[in-house]
Amino acid sequence: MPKSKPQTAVIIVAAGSGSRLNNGTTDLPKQYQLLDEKSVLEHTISAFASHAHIDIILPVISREHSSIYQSLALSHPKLSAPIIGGASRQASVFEGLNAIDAEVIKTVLIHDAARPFVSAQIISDVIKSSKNGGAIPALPITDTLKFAPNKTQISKTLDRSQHFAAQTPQAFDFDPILSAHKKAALQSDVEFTDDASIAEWAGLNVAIVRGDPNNKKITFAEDLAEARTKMNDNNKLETRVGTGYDVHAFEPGNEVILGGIHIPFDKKLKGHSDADVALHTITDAIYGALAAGDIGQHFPPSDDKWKNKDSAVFLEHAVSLINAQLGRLVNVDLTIICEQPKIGPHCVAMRQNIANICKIANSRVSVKATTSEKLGFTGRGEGIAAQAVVSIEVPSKD
Ligand SMILES: Nc1ccn([C@@H]2O[C@H](COP(=O)(O)OP(=O)(O)OP(=O)(O)O)[C@@H](O)[C@H]2O)c(=O)n1
Ligand SMILES: C[C@](O)(CO)[C@H](O)COP(=O)(O)O
Repeated sequence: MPKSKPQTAVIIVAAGSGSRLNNGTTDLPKQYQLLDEKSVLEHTISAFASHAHIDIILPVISREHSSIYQSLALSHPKLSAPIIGGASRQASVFEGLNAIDAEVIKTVLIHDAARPFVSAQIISDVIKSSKNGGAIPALPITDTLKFAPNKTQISKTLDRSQHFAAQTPQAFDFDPILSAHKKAALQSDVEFTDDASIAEWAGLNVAIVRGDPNNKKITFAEDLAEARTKMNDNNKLETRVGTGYDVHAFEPGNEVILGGIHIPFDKKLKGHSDADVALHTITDAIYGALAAGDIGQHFPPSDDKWKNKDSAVFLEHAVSLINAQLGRLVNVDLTIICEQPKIGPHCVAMRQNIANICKIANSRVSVKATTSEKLGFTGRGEGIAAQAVVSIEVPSKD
């Protein structure tokens, strides 16, 4: 009986010394250098940990740096204990492949720790395209390609349209790539610089999917500087603005609820929830700023669950969507439009209550009121309208 359904693992090779970056010194290897507050390796592991099609992450590290690895205190359900690599990248990958449980793993990805900007799209693409043996991401060559075996004199110009620059992750059916690596270790003197070349040498089919210029390998000091700038830019917050507008009609009653404040009145607002038109409009403004739909989509009036509900719940939900993106609500500007009841005496309480629900300072909340000079439905006292503008800051994704 099979142990479990076939799974997908990624081997992250991180056992190199980074000699080209460190100019032969014993400085921290590139995979342990920081990009913002996390090491290159942690960024690389996170990219796979958050991918739905990856079940197991196996880091391969050098014995010499195992205490540095332990000091990262990495922990994730998908992350296996690291294994010790070899003297070359090829040898490190081979160690990783030998440590994998062949009865569980159907597909294996092999990735350089030194490529921390690997995207979810590339991970999905190589997995999908590896069904006939293997698949790798690769970029077309944009410079003219010269062949110069002695490194100083051009012997010929190659047809660049037929050449591609290989990236990782490289995805393979597990059994054939393990066999190919075993055969290469026993029978070949060549040191292969990637796993696709071992697969090709062993006669496996390897497909190409479109690579990503951002998925650059950190090799030299200038690559690390560029990666730090890029990570900084990725973490930058952008300001977004949203608007909201809502109307509720009056019906017989004895109070209205506005901004969470109960205001005695000879009518009430009609609605499925507590009909707090002020909180609804702020909630919608936040959804607008996030481009996350509207209040009706998140809390359908057809759903009995929201009947007579305190509208603070809706506003808390909208704010939680900002927080989930590690963003913040910067300010709220609310205008309530009605002839009666008089809003002015309640503005301070509303302002504080909205600030409390949103967990921001009351200096970031403005509550204003106006009449419509007896014009239109609000002028005739048929209901209350409210509009709001909010600004938020969230990490820029585009
Ligand atoms: N013996 C080795 C050599 C390399 N790698 C890993 O393979 C990836 C790609 O290799 P490379 O960029 O060449 O890294 P280094 O070998 O560290 O760099 P250099 O060649 O400049 O020394 C890196 O994530 C590196 O840590 C490895 O696991 N084991
Ligand atoms: C695997 C690789 O990143 C694909 O481009 C590359 O071959 C690694 O080469 P390196 O010399 O080990 O950096």
